[in-house]
Amino acid sequence: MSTTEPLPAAEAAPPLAGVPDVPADVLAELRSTWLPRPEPDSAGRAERHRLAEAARRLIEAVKLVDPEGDADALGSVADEVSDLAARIAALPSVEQRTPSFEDLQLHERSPFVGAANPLAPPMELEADGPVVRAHAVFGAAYEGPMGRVHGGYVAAAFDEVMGVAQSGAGALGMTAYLTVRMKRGTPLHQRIDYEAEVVRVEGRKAWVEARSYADGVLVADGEGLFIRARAV
Ligand SMILES: CCCCCCCCCCCCCC(=O)SCCNC(=O)CCNC(=O)[C@H](O)C(C)(C)COP(=O)(O)OP(=O)(O)OC[C@H]1O[C@@H](n2cnc3c(N)ncnc32)[C@H](O)[C@@H]1OP(=O)(O)O
Repeated sequence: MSTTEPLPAAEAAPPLAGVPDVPADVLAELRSTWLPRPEPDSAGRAERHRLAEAARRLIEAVKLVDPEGDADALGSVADEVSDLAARIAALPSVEQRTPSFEDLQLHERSPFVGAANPLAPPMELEADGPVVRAHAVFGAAYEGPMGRVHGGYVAAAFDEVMGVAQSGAGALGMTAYLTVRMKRGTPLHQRIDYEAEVVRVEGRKAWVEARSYADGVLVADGEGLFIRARAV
């Protein structure tokens, strides 16, 4: 894992024309489903997070295990993991009860930042006024071209970071489109830094721009349109 420090905070810039100056408490409320990541609210949730972390290590190990190694050893662990999956599936499921407020939060369930989601690297988020920053390390399971993150995951990570940054419009909406220019490969196994910010707002529409960096070098940039629901 790289020890690259986060990108230095940009110098305070004047608000962009056409972008509202959203009060800090409103920004914090809009972003609260993603950040800050709270301490687990129960012993069970803490254990679920530990299970998700173990599952991430399992996914990485399975992706990397050598098929030219000992076939019997592989078969034996395949049986064990299969039994384990059945044991976990036999435990009570969140889908069998009304979800709690905490269950629904994206810092819990998102495929990028969710502590309980083994598919989440997990990405870490922070906010600096209207600018949202994030970082993540993508393991072997995200590989597309050798040593690089699959382009679909490159774009999906932008959607996550832009989805949080759209809060700079003073409201939340859904991604209508997303354009990502992949300028260089996004490397696996090293910290990737992101920054995103709303650049234009018109009615229900908010345009967000974002960039990603590996070791301080720009690897991708893009923009997305987020559209909030019509008032009912
Ligand atoms: C209740 C609140 C819920 C909020 C939840 C947020 C949770 C946060 C989670 C964050 C998740 C993170 C991110 C995720 O993962 S979001 C998950 C991935 N995204 C989706 O699933 C979105 C699917 N699409 C839709 O739901 C609708 O199409 C949306 C809501 C996007 C618009 O449907 P709506 O019926 O509202 O639109 P409208 O027809 O009245 O058009 C309005 C205006 O927009 C223009 N236009 C429309 N589409 C496009 C387009 N593709 N490109 C360019 N322009 C487009 C259109 O021309 C018109 O312009 P104008 O004529 O006015 O100039």
